[in-house]
Amino acid sequence: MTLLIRVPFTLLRRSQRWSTTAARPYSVMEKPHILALQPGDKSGIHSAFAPIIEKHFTIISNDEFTKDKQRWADKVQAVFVWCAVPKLNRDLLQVLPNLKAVINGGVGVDHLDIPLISSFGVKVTNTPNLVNNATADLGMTLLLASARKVIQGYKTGVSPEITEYVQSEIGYDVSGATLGIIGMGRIGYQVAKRAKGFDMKILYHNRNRRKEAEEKAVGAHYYEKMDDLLRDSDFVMLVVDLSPQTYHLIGKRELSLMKRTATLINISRGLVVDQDALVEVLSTGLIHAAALDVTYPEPLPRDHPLLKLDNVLILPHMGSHTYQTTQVMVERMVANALAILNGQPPLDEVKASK
Ligand SMILES: O=CC(=O)O
Repeated sequence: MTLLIRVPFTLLRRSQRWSTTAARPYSVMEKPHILALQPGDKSGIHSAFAPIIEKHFTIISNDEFTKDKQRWADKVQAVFVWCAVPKLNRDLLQVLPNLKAVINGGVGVDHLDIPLISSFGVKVTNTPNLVNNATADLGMTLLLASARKVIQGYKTGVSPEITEYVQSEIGYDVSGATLGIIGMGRIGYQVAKRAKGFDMKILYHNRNRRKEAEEKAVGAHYYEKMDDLLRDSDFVMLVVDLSPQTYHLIGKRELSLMKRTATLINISRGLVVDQDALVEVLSTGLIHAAALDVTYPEPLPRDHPLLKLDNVLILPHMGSHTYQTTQVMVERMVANALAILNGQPPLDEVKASK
Protein backbone atom coordinates (compact mmCIF):
# COMPACT_ATOMS: atom_id res chain seq x y z
CA MET A 1 0.00 0.00 0.00
CA THR A 2 1.36 3.40 -0.87
CA LEU A 3 0.78 6.11 1.67
CA LEU A 4 0.57 9.56 0.16
CA ILE A 5 1.14 12.39 2.55
CA ARG A 6 0.36 15.92 1.55
CA VAL A 7 2.99 18.41 2.65
CA PRO A 8 2.07 22.08 2.33
CA PHE A 9 4.09 23.64 -0.47
CA THR A 10 5.58 26.21 1.86
CA LEU A 11 6.91 23.46 4.10
CA LEU A 12 9.16 22.21 1.37
CA ARG A 13 12.70 23.41 1.01
CA ARG A 14 13.36 25.17 -2.26
CA SER A 15 15.18 22.14 -3.60
CA GLN A 16 12.13 19.99 -2.92
CA ARG A 17 9.66 22.25 -4.73
CA TRP A 18 8.72 21.29 -8.24
CA SER A 19 7.87 23.36 -11.23
CA THR A 20 4.41 22.76 -12.63
CA THR A 21 5.84 21.44 -15.87
CA ALA A 22 8.50 19.11 -14.47
CA ALA A 23 7.72 15.64 -13.21
CA ARG A 24 7.32 15.55 -9.43
CA PRO A 25 10.45 14.15 -7.80
CA TYR A 26 9.96 11.46 -5.17
CA SER A 27 11.36 13.81 -2.52
CA VAL A 28 8.23 15.89 -2.84
CA MET A 29 6.60 13.48 -0.44
CA GLU A 30 9.33 13.91 2.13
CA LYS A 31 8.23 15.45 5.37
CA PRO A 32 10.38 18.18 6.86
CA HIS A 33 13.03 16.83 9.20
CA ILE A 34 13.35 17.70 12.85
CA LEU A 35 16.28 16.88 15.06
CA ALA A 36 15.27 15.56 18.50
CA LEU A 37 18.17 16.55 20.70
CA GLN A 38 17.41 14.48 23.76
CA PRO A 39 18.86 11.04 24.20
CA GLY A 40 16.47 8.12 24.51
CA ASP A 41 14.06 6.88 21.93
CA LYS A 42 13.29 8.59 18.64
CA SER A 43 11.63 11.75 19.78
CA GLY A 44 13.70 12.12 22.91
CA ILE A 45 10.51 11.50 24.85
CA HIS A 46 8.32 8.53 25.58
CA SER A 47 7.73 6.59 22.36
CA ALA A 48 3.97 7.02 22.79
CA PHE A 49 4.32 10.62 21.59
CA ALA A 50 6.53 10.13 18.54
CA PRO A 51 3.54 9.49 16.22
CA ILE A 52 2.17 12.98 16.94
CA ILE A 53 5.41 14.42 15.60
CA GLU A 54 5.79 11.87 12.83
CA LYS A 55 2.43 12.83 11.36
CA HIS A 56 4.09 15.98 10.08
CA PHE A 57 7.83 15.49 10.40
CA THR A 58 10.60 12.97 10.00
CA ILE A 59 12.42 12.67 13.30
CA ILE A 60 16.19 12.43 13.31
CA SER A 61 17.39 11.24 16.69
CA ASN A 62 20.44 12.76 18.28
CA ASP A 63 22.27 9.44 17.86
CA GLU A 64 21.49 9.22 14.15
CA PHE A 65 22.56 12.81 13.70
CA THR A 66 25.79 12.40 15.63
CA LYS A 67 26.74 9.30 13.64
CA ASP A 68 26.34 10.99 10.25
CA LYS A 69 26.11 14.78 10.50
CA GLN A 70 26.87 15.28 6.82
CA ARG A 71 23.89 13.20 5.82
CA TRP A 72 21.39 15.09 7.97
CA ALA A 73 22.70 18.63 8.50
CA ASP A 74 21.08 20.17 5.39
CA LYS A 75 17.77 18.48 6.08
CA VAL A 76 17.15 19.70 9.62
CA GLN A 77 14.62 22.52 9.69
CA ALA A 78 13.68 22.44 13.34
CA VAL A 79 15.24 21.22 16.55
CA PHE A 80 13.01 19.82 19.31
CA VAL A 81 14.41 20.21 22.83
CA TRP A 82 13.11 19.56 26.30
CA CYS A 83 13.89 21.44 29.49
CA ALA A 84 17.33 21.60 30.94
CA VAL A 85 19.31 20.04 28.12
CA PRO A 86 21.88 22.65 27.11
CA LYS A 87 23.21 20.98 23.97
CA LEU A 88 22.26 23.60 21.45
CA ASN A 89 25.51 25.48 21.16
CA ARG A 90 27.14 27.60 18.47
CA ASP A 91 28.87 24.56 16.93
CA LEU A 92 25.55 22.85 16.32
CA LEU A 93 23.84 25.99 15.04
CA GLN A 94 26.69 26.49 12.59
CA VAL A 95 26.25 23.10 10.94
CA LEU A 96 22.49 23.43 10.36
CA PRO A 97 22.10 25.82 7.41
CA ASN A 98 18.34 25.30 7.00
CA LEU A 99 17.40 25.51 10.65
CA LYS A 100 14.41 27.79 11.21
CA ALA A 101 13.03 26.87 14.60
CA VAL A 102 14.06 25.69 18.04
CA ILE A 103 10.97 24.14 19.59
CA ASN A 104 11.15 23.76 23.36
CA GLY A 105 8.84 21.47 25.28
CA GLY A 106 8.18 23.19 28.60
CA VAL A 107 8.01 26.72 29.93
CA GLY A 108 11.54 27.46 31.13
CA VAL A 109 14.02 28.41 28.41
CA ASP A 110 16.97 29.13 30.69
CA HIS A 111 18.85 26.27 29.06
CA LEU A 112 18.74 28.03 25.69
CA ASP A 113 20.92 30.93 24.62
CA ILE A 114 18.15 32.89 22.92
CA PRO A 115 20.30 35.84 21.70
CA LEU A 116 22.73 33.35 20.12
CA ILE A 117 19.96 31.33 18.47
CA SER A 118 18.23 34.51 17.23
CA SER A 119 21.52 35.74 15.75
CA PHE A 120 21.25 32.76 13.36
CA GLY A 121 17.80 33.98 12.28
CA VAL A 122 16.20 31.04 14.11
CA LYS A 123 12.97 31.43 16.10
CA VAL A 124 12.45 29.90 19.57
CA THR A 125 9.15 28.70 21.02
CA ASN A 126 8.07 27.17 24.34
CA THR A 127 4.82 25.74 25.74
CA PRO A 128 3.59 28.06 28.50
CA ASN A 129 0.40 27.40 30.51
CA LEU A 130 0.18 23.72 29.66
CA VAL A 131 2.33 22.43 32.50
CA ASN A 132 0.82 24.32 35.44
CA ASN A 133 -1.39 21.58 36.87
CA ALA A 134 1.00 18.68 36.38
CA THR A 135 3.91 20.60 37.89
CA ALA A 136 1.85 21.80 40.85
CA ASP A 137 0.66 18.22 41.40
CA LEU A 138 4.25 17.05 41.49
CA GLY A 139 5.17 19.82 43.95
CA MET A 140 2.47 18.52 46.28
CA THR A 141 3.61 14.95 45.67
CA LEU A 142 7.13 15.88 46.78
CA LEU A 143 5.78 17.71 49.80
CA LEU A 144 3.57 14.83 50.89
CA ALA A 145 6.08 12.09 50.12
CA SER A 146 8.82 13.88 51.99
CA ALA A 147 6.66 14.87 54.98
CA ARG A 148 5.26 11.37 55.36
CA LYS A 149 8.50 9.53 54.55
CA VAL A 150 6.90 7.58 51.74
CA ILE A 151 10.18 6.44 50.19
CA GLN A 152 11.56 5.20 53.53
CA GLY A 153 8.21 3.51 54.21
CA TYR A 154 8.23 1.84 50.81
CA LYS A 155 11.72 0.47 51.43
CA THR A 156 10.55 -1.01 54.72
CA GLY A 157 7.38 -2.30 53.11
CA VAL A 158 9.23 -4.32 50.48
CA SER A 159 12.41 -5.20 52.39
CA PRO A 160 13.07 -8.97 52.44
CA GLU A 161 14.73 -8.62 55.86
CA ILE A 162 11.70 -7.23 57.69
CA THR A 163 9.77 -9.71 59.82
CA GLU A 164 8.04 -7.21 62.06
CA TYR A 165 7.16 -3.55 61.57
CA VAL A 166 8.54 -1.04 64.03
CA GLN A 167 7.25 2.51 63.98
CA SER A 168 10.30 4.03 62.33
CA GLU A 169 8.81 6.22 59.61
CA ILE A 170 7.57 9.06 61.74
CA GLY A 171 6.92 12.10 59.56
CA TYR A 172 5.37 15.52 59.88
CA ASP A 173 1.75 16.62 59.56
CA VAL A 174 0.87 18.31 56.31
CA SER A 175 -2.65 19.31 57.31
CA GLY A 176 -2.48 22.52 59.28
CA ALA A 177 1.22 23.08 58.54
CA THR A 178 2.55 26.30 57.03
CA LEU A 179 3.63 26.33 53.39
CA GLY A 180 5.77 29.20 52.09
CA ILE A 181 5.64 29.52 48.31
CA ILE A 182 8.45 31.49 46.70
CA GLY A 183 7.28 32.50 43.24
CA MET A 184 3.51 32.91 42.94
CA GLY A 185 3.19 32.73 39.15
CA ARG A 186 0.92 30.34 37.30
CA ILE A 187 2.39 27.19 38.86
CA GLY A 188 2.83 28.69 42.33
CA TYR A 189 -0.82 29.66 42.37
CA GLN A 190 -1.88 26.13 41.45
CA VAL A 191 0.24 24.84 44.33
CA ALA A 192 -1.57 27.25 46.68
CA LYS A 193 -4.94 25.98 45.46
CA ARG A 194 -3.93 22.41 46.26
CA ALA A 195 -2.43 23.32 49.62
CA LYS A 196 -5.69 25.02 50.60
CA GLY A 197 -7.36 21.63 50.25
CA PHE A 198 -4.94 20.31 52.86
CA ASP A 199 -5.87 23.10 55.28
CA MET A 200 -2.35 24.45 55.09
CA LYS A 201 -1.57 28.00 56.10
CA ILE A 202 -0.22 29.55 52.91
CA LEU A 203 2.41 32.29 52.76
CA TYR A 204 3.90 33.61 49.54
CA HIS A 205 6.65 35.85 48.35
CA ASN A 206 6.66 37.15 44.80
CA ARG A 207 8.00 40.04 42.72
CA ASN A 208 4.46 41.37 42.44
CA ARG A 209 1.71 41.00 44.94
CA ARG A 210 -1.35 39.14 43.64
CA LYS A 211 -4.78 40.81 43.58
CA GLU A 212 -6.65 40.68 46.88
CA ALA A 213 -9.37 38.48 45.37
CA GLU A 214 -6.76 35.99 44.16
CA GLU A 215 -5.12 35.88 47.58
CA LYS A 216 -8.48 35.39 49.23
CA ALA A 217 -9.52 32.60 46.88
CA VAL A 218 -6.66 30.42 48.11
CA GLY A 219 -6.18 31.99 51.53
CA ALA A 220 -2.61 33.12 50.76
CA HIS A 221 -0.76 35.71 52.83
CA TYR A 222 1.73 37.95 51.06
CA TYR A 223 5.18 38.29 52.62
CA GLU A 224 7.13 41.22 51.29
CA LYS A 225 10.33 39.88 52.87
CA MET A 226 11.44 36.43 51.81
CA ASP A 227 13.47 36.06 55.01
CA ASP A 228 10.29 36.26 57.11
CA LEU A 229 8.63 33.61 54.98
CA LEU A 230 11.64 31.32 55.41
CA ARG A 231 11.48 31.74 59.21
CA ASP A 232 7.74 31.08 59.45
CA SER A 233 7.29 28.09 57.10
CA ASP A 234 7.27 24.36 57.78
CA PHE A 235 7.59 23.68 54.06
CA VAL A 236 9.20 26.08 51.61
CA MET A 237 8.46 25.47 47.94
CA LEU A 238 10.49 27.15 45.18
CA VAL A 239 8.50 27.93 42.05
CA VAL A 240 10.45 30.82 40.52
CA ASP A 241 11.94 31.07 37.02
CA LEU A 242 15.70 30.88 36.81
CA SER A 243 17.09 34.34 36.02
CA PRO A 244 20.11 36.40 37.11
CA GLN A 245 17.91 37.59 40.01
CA THR A 246 17.03 34.10 41.20
CA TYR A 247 20.39 32.38 40.62
CA HIS A 248 21.38 30.96 44.06
CA LEU A 249 18.45 32.80 45.62
CA ILE A 250 18.56 30.22 48.40
CA GLY A 251 22.06 29.97 49.89
CA LYS A 252 23.52 29.20 53.28
CA ARG A 253 22.15 32.39 54.85
CA GLU A 254 18.61 31.75 53.65
CA LEU A 255 18.68 28.04 54.55
CA SER A 256 19.90 28.94 58.03
CA LEU A 257 16.79 31.06 58.56
CA MET A 258 14.53 28.03 58.04
CA LYS A 259 13.19 25.99 60.97
CA ARG A 260 15.25 22.93 61.87
CA THR A 261 12.10 20.92 61.24
CA ALA A 262 11.45 22.49 57.84
CA THR A 263 11.62 20.93 54.38
CA LEU A 264 12.76 22.64 51.18
CA ILE A 265 10.96 21.61 48.01
CA ASN A 266 12.30 22.69 44.64
CA ILE A 267 10.23 22.39 41.46
CA SER A 268 11.81 25.36 39.68
CA ARG A 269 15.45 25.03 38.62
CA GLY A 270 18.42 23.51 40.44
CA LEU A 271 20.49 26.66 40.15
CA VAL A 272 18.01 28.63 42.26
CA VAL A 273 19.60 26.84 45.24
CA ASP A 274 23.26 26.84 46.24
CA GLN A 275 23.62 23.08 46.25
CA ASP A 276 26.82 23.00 48.32
CA ALA A 277 25.08 24.99 51.01
CA LEU A 278 22.11 22.63 50.80
CA VAL A 279 24.33 19.58 51.31
CA GLU A 280 25.85 21.29 54.35
CA VAL A 281 22.57 22.20 56.06
CA LEU A 282 21.07 18.80 55.37
CA SER A 283 24.11 16.95 56.68
CA THR A 284 24.31 19.02 59.84
CA GLY A 285 20.59 18.88 60.55
CA LEU A 286 20.11 22.62 60.15
CA ILE A 287 17.00 21.83 58.13
CA HIS A 288 15.01 18.61 58.24
CA ALA A 289 14.84 17.52 54.60
CA ALA A 290 14.77 18.47 50.93
CA ALA A 291 12.64 17.19 48.08
CA LEU A 292 13.96 18.12 44.66
CA ASP A 293 12.64 17.66 41.15
CA VAL A 294 15.57 19.71 39.85
CA THR A 295 19.29 19.80 40.53
CA TYR A 296 22.43 20.91 38.75
CA PRO A 297 23.66 19.27 36.75
CA GLU A 298 20.89 16.92 35.70
CA PRO A 299 21.35 14.15 36.44
CA LEU A 300 23.73 14.59 39.36
CA PRO A 301 26.96 12.60 39.10
CA ARG A 302 26.30 9.30 40.86
CA ASP A 303 28.84 10.09 43.57
CA HIS A 304 27.35 13.49 44.40
CA PRO A 305 27.02 14.07 48.17
CA LEU A 306 23.30 14.88 47.84
CA LEU A 307 22.69 11.30 46.73
CA LYS A 308 24.26 9.96 49.89
CA LEU A 309 21.88 11.72 52.25
CA ASP A 310 18.76 9.91 53.39
CA ASN A 311 16.85 13.11 54.11
CA VAL A 312 16.75 14.05 50.42
CA LEU A 313 14.21 12.91 47.88
CA ILE A 314 15.37 13.45 44.30
CA LEU A 315 13.35 13.10 41.11
CA PRO A 316 14.63 13.33 37.52
CA HIS A 317 12.99 16.67 36.53
CA MET A 318 9.59 15.17 35.80
CA GLY A 319 7.18 17.97 36.73
CA SER A 320 5.22 17.79 33.50
CA HIS A 321 5.57 14.07 32.84
CA THR A 322 2.04 12.84 32.58
CA TYR A 323 0.45 11.32 29.48
CA GLN A 324 -2.13 14.09 29.23
CA THR A 325 0.22 17.01 29.74
CA THR A 326 2.97 15.61 27.54
CA GLN A 327 0.47 14.97 24.78
CA VAL A 328 -0.78 18.56 24.74
CA MET A 329 2.79 19.82 24.94
CA VAL A 330 3.88 17.74 21.97
CA GLU A 331 0.82 18.85 19.99
CA ARG A 332 1.66 22.45 20.76
CA MET A 333 5.31 21.93 19.80
CA VAL A 334 4.19 20.52 16.46
CA ALA A 335 1.83 23.48 15.92
CA ASN A 336 4.62 25.93 16.71
CA ALA A 337 7.03 24.18 14.35
CA LEU A 338 4.48 23.99 11.52
CA ALA A 339 3.66 27.67 11.88
CA ILE A 340 7.30 28.71 11.62
CA LEU A 341 8.06 26.42 8.70
CA ASN A 342 4.96 27.81 6.98
CA GLY A 343 6.22 31.35 7.47
CA GLN A 344 3.49 32.12 10.02
CA PRO A 345 3.99 33.58 13.53
CA PRO A 346 4.14 30.71 16.02
CA LEU A 347 1.71 30.54 18.93
CA ASP A 348 4.41 30.80 21.59
CA GLU A 349 7.45 32.68 20.39
CA VAL A 350 10.13 33.48 22.98
CA LYS A 351 12.09 36.56 22.03
CA ALA A 352 15.49 37.61 23.31
CA SER A 353 14.96 40.24 26.00
CA LYS A 354 16.43 43.61 25.08
O1 LIG B 1 10.75 22.33 33.82
C1 LIG B 1 9.85 22.32 33.07
C2 LIG B 1 9.37 23.49 32.38
O2 LIG B 1 10.04 24.53 32.37
O3 LIG B 1 8.28 23.40 31.81
